[in-house]
Amino acid sequence: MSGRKAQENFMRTAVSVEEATHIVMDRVRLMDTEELCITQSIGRYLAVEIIASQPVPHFRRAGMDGYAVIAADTSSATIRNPITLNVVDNIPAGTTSSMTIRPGECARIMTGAVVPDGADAVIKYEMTEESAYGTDEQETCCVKGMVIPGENVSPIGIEIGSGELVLQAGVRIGPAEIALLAMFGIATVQVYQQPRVAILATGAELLDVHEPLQPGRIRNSNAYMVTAAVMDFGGIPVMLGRISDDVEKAKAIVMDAFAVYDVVVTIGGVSVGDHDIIYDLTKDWDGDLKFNKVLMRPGSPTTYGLWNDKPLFALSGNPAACYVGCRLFLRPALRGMMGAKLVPEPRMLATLSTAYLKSDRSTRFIRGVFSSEKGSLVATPIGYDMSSVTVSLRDANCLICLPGSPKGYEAGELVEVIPL
Ligand SMILES: Nc1nc2c(c(=O)[nH]1)N[C@H]1C(S)=C(S)[C@@H](COP(=O)(O)OP(=O)(O)OC[C@H]3O[C@@H](n4cnc5c(N)ncnc54)[C@H](O)[C@@H]3O)O[C@H]1N2
Ligand code: MOO
Ligand SMILES: [Mg+2]
Repeated sequence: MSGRKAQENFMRTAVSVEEATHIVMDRVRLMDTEELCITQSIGRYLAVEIIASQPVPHFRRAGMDGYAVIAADTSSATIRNPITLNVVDNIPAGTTSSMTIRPGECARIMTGAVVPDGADAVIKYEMTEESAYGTDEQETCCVKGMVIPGENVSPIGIEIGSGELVLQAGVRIGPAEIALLAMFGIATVQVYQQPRVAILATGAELLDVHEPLQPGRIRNSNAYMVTAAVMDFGGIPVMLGRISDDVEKAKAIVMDAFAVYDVVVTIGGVSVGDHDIIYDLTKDWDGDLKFNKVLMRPGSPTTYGLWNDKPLFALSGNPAACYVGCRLFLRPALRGMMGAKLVPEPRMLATLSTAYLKSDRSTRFIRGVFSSEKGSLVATPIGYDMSSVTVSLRDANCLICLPGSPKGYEAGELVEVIPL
């Protein structure tokens, strides 16, 4: 059985990581949209563009606590030769003044308040001295320095004009975006739905998290890893347990999952072992198998296909391979389905700190740590890099991408990194 599979494995047509990514992204179908209250929209992607329905600010806004003045009145003011202005109004934020400031006059004004007509600048308290504030006498303000026209006044629309684009469709709603939605009075917003992702693990060795260890058996840690990854990427994970070793039964479970969920992820069973049933399942499947081998390590048997336009990501069972498959393919696919504009994201360039001299035809994604040193990024391989290892994933903050090379990579070479 595995001999036959091994033969077939040899003949599997490997695609490059770039081709595989292209194939996956080409088949991304947008989810339907839904209208959400903005507080529920955080982390989603906007389905519509947002146009400014008002200028910001929509009034001439004071930028300091002080006095609204006519700048020309202050032109000769110095500490030694202060000038005195009559205070004719007191304007807290949220109110408007009915006064028009005339030469020789000013109005007390607070940060964020509407600058009154006639005034063209605000002088901050620290440059003034007040007299008779809160008494019946004529209040005056002694100005000890000059301001220029426009000083400490935000003109109408300086931030954004009415009719201008505020947010593009496809942006992820985070703190800044939600602030803008609120600013424009948008209480509910049209976003893409989250894909619901079925997660199925294969392997008779798997125990669930609450089960005690048994000889030769391990806990199903990958299903939890994929769950976390799906949540992290914005989807809704649904752990469906384990697929049995019987291909027909497995097919039925996978098809049932497709009937309900938007994406199906299987874990393990894509290599050539006797019980690697996902390979068998996808090989004569009436779904559309797109690739079952990628020129990458870890994760070379990563498999992808479509069932009625819904994607199947059959990830390798080795934990690091499973992780890399999630990051490279599942993440952009889910984000694309949710309407993200920029997928896949650009990678960063970093200097490799230590040599990695293994030759390889495949692109290696090695676990690394990258940081900024003297203004440039430096990436250091963690070193404990087998596909079967989970622990070093904990220590990595990036995947260092090393495209296939006959001699490997020297310290000091520029390499791409994918932040995790
Ligand atoms: N003769 C060959 N053997 C293997 C080849 C090959 O080309 N020829 N490829 C190797 C590579 S590379 C990889 S990667 C793995 C892929 O294995 P599978 O995707 O078939 O995964 P399994 O056989 O099911 O499991 C592999 C490994 O991972 C553990 N595992 C599986 N599922 C889970 C889970 N949910 N949680 C935690 N750990 C899991 C499993 O116990 C195995 O140790 O094949 C190589 N073999
Ligand atoms: O393709 Mo596998 O994940 O290297 O060990
Ligand atoms: Mg296997």
